[in-house]
Amino acid sequence: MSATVAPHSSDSVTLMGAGLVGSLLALYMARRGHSVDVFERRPDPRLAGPVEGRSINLALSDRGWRALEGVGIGDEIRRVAIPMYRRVMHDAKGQLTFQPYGQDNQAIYSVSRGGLNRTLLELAEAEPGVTLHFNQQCLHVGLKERELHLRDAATGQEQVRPFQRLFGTDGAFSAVRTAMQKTDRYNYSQSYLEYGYKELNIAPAADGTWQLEKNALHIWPRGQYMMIALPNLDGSFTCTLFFPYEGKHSFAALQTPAQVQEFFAEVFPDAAPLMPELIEDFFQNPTGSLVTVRCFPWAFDDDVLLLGDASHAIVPFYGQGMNAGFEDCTVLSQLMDEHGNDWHTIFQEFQRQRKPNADAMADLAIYNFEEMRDRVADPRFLLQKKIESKISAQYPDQWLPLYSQVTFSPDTPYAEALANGQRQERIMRKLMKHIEAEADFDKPEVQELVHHEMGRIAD
Ligand SMILES: Cc1cc2nc3c(=O)[nH]c(=O)nc-3n(C[C@H](O)[C@H](O)[C@H](O)COP(=O)(O)OP(=O)(O)OC[C@H]3O[C@@H](n4cnc5c(N)ncnc54)[C@H](O)[C@@H]3O)c2cc1C
Ligand SMILES: NC(=O)C1=CN([C@@H]2O[C@H](COP(=O)(O)OP(=O)(O)OC[C@H]3O[C@@H](n4cnc5c(N)ncnc54)[C@H](OP(=O)(O)O)[C@@H]3O)[C@@H](O)[C@H]2O)C=CC1
Ligand SMILES: Nc1ccccc1C(=O)C[C@H](N)C(=O)O
Repeated sequence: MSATVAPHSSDSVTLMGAGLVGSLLALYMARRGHSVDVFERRPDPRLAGPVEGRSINLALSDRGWRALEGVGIGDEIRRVAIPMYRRVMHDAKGQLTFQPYGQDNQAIYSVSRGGLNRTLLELAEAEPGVTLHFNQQCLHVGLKERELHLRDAATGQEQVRPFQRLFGTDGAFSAVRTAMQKTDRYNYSQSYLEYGYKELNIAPAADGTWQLEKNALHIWPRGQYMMIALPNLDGSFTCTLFFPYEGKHSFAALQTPAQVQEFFAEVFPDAAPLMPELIEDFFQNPTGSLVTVRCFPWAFDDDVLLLGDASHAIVPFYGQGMNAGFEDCTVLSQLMDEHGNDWHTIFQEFQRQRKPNADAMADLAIYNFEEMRDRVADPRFLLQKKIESKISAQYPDQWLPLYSQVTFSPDTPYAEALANGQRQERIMRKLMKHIEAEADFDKPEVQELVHHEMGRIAD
C-alpha cells in the first residue's frame, strides 16, 4: 500500500515519547502536514546501540501490519520479520506438540523492537517538519498552562516549553498521564501480577542457523509458570521466563548459579543445553514486572491525548500491546480524515471508541497467560482446538476462533472478539462432553448439536 493521507492543516503537535507508538504517530502526523516535535528521555537508539535484556523481539500481527501499511512501510518491515505459523509446546521430557495459529498461510511475525523503533525514527526524521529531541525527560506537564517541564538527561539542564497540542506516547509509566491523574474525577488503576519476567537467550548453531524450529513460537508450559522463545534473524531465540516472584518455583528460590543450572536442566531439559550464557543472562538481566494500567479519560480538554501503553498498558501474553498501540494510530488517523481540524470531536470519539476495546484486550491478555502456561499442555485442550477449527471450516461465516479474531481480523474490535469468544467457549463446553477423539466430530449427535448451536448464533 502506498503512503497515504492528504494534509488537512499544519497545526503544531508535540509528542512525548519516541517508542514504538510515538515514532509511528510522528510519521502519521508528519504525512498530514503537521509540524511535529518529539521528545524522548532516552538517547537516540540509532546511535546508542541495542539495550540489553529488554523485550528484544515482539510478535507483530494484523492490527500492527495495518497501521504500518497506513504509512506505506509494511513491505520494509516484512523483509526483516520472521513468520511464526504455530505454537510448539515442549514438555518436561522434551517431547513436542503443535498448535497452528490460524489457516495455512496465517502467522504472527517476530520483529526486533530496536530495529522497528530505529526504522520508524529514521522515516519520521526524513519527513519535513519533524524534529526529534533525545535525552529529554518529561518531568511534569502543566496541563492548563500548556507547558512541558523537561530535563536534559545528558547535561541535567531543565527547560520549560510551551505546547499547542500534546500526544502522550510515553509508555506504561507515562509522565503525561501522571499529570492527568491529578485532575478532578480522574479514574486510574494499576494491577501487578505476582509474576516477573526474565529475558534469556538460545544461541544460534555454529553455522548460524536456528537450533529450534525457526518459524514457530516455542512454549515450555509448566502449569504455574512458563518459558517462551521467539526467533531472531541471527539464528538465536529470545526466551522469556515468566515466573512467580515468591514460592517453591520462583525468582526468590533461585539465588545461586548452581540452583539456576539445576532447575533449568530439570524443567527445560531440551532448552538448557542450548543456553550457554544462561547464568550470565539470568543474573545480569533485570527482572521485569507485569502490570495492567487502566485509566480514563484519555483526553484533557482538546489539548492532550494519551495513546499506546500510556493509556492502556497490558500484560504481554497475547502479544498485542504494540499492536493495540499501533491500532490507536490507525483509528486516530481515520478520525482525522473524518473530522479535519475538529480536535474536540476527534479526541472525544477516539476515547469513546478505544476505551472498551483496550479494556477487553487487557482481559484477553490475562486470559492468554493461563492458556499458554497451563492449558496448552492438556491434550483435551488441543483436541478442543482441533474440533473448533473443524467447526470453523464447516461454518466459515459464523465461526472464527477467538485467537483469529484478535490476531488476524483487524476489522473486529477487541471488545467484540472477547464477547464472541465467551459465547463460543460456552458452546465448546457443551460439545466437548460428547467428544473423546477428533473423529467424534462426525457423529450424528455431535453434528446435530453443532447445527443447533449455529442456528442459535444466526438468530
Ligand atoms: C516482555 C514484553 C513483551 C512484549 N511483547 C509484545 C509483543 O510480542 N507484541 C506486542 O504487540 N506487544 C508486546 N509488548 C508490549 C509492547 O512492548 C508495548 O505495548 C509497546 O512498547 C507500547 O509502545 P508505546 O510506544 O506506547 O510505549 P514504549 O514503547 O514504552 O515507548 C514509550 C517511550 O516513551 C519514553 N518515555 C517514557 N517516559 C518518558 C518521559 N518522562 N519523558 C520522555 N520520554 C519518556 C520511553 O523512553 C519510550 O521510548 C511486550 C511488552 C513486554 C514488557
Ligand atoms: N504492561 C507491562 O507489564 C509492562 C509493559 N512495559 C512496556 O514495555 C515497553 C518497553 O519497556 P521497557 O523499555 O522495558 O521499559 P522499562 O522497564 O525500561 O521502563 C522504562 C522506565 O519506566 C520506569 N519504570 C519501570 N518500571 C517501573 C515501575 N514498576 N514503576 C514505575 N516506573 C517504572 C523507569 O523509570 P525511572 O528510571 O525514572 O524509575 C524506567 O526507566 C514499554 O511500552 C512499557 O510501556 C514494560 C514493562 C512491563
Ligand atoms: N509475544 C508474546 C510475548 C509474551 C508472551 C506471549 C507472546 C505471544 O505472542 C503469544 C502468542 N500470541 C500465543 O498466544 O501463542
